[in-house]
Amino acid sequence: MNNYEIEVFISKDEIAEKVKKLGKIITDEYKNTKELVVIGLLRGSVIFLSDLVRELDLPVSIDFMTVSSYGNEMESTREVKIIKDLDENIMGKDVLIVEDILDSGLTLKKVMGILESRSPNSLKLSVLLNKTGRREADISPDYIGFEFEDGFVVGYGIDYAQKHRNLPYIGIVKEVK
Ligand SMILES: O=P(O)(O)OC[C@H]1O[C@H](OP(=O)(O)OP(=O)(O)O)[C@H](O)[C@@H]1O
Ligand SMILES: Nc1nc2[nH]cnc2c(=O)[nH]1
Ligand SMILES: [Mg+2]
Repeated sequence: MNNYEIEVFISKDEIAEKVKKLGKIITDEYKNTKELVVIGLLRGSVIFLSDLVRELDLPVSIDFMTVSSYGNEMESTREVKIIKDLDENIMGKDVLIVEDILDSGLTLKKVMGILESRSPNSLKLSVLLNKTGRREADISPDYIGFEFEDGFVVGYGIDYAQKHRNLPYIGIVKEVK
């Protein structure tokens, strides 16, 4: 897309309010856990993860995996590449994946399959955005920030061709003809 503009879709304040709420719910659910391992998928999840973990009143450790499937396009390449694995072993641990957006589901299907095979004590999924309109893999997040059907979003960690990750709000990309 050569010319486009970005319309505000979810404001900075709405995001902050939702992240606080999710933080309370997750804190409550894991209150008896010795250590919660929060796993972020680089790069899209970094901003959501860094805000969410500060709303968790729990002993937390953080680890990252780098996966990429979109390249610079708006459609998934369908090839989910694991570029960097976790640094720590998750066997027997309570693990929460924190992800920016669930769209086709191909990324999370691959990642959850890999993590499940390492025998964590529990594995749950928190997504800020659940985009339902082009789902291909059956993934049911345990914690969801916002749900919508369609539209290419950017901001709050999410890029279009590596740009716009630093927008403080979530915007929708609109083509300008
Ligand atoms: O459900 P899916 O259709 O698989 O799409 C979701 C994934 O796509 C984006 O990552 P991307 O591959 O663009 O890499 P990034 O996290 O570095 O932006 C986003 O951050 C999710 O990880
Ligand atoms: N920027 C962006 N990346 C995505 N990756 C998967 N879905 C999306 C989306 O709606 N926007
Ligand atoms: Mg990603």
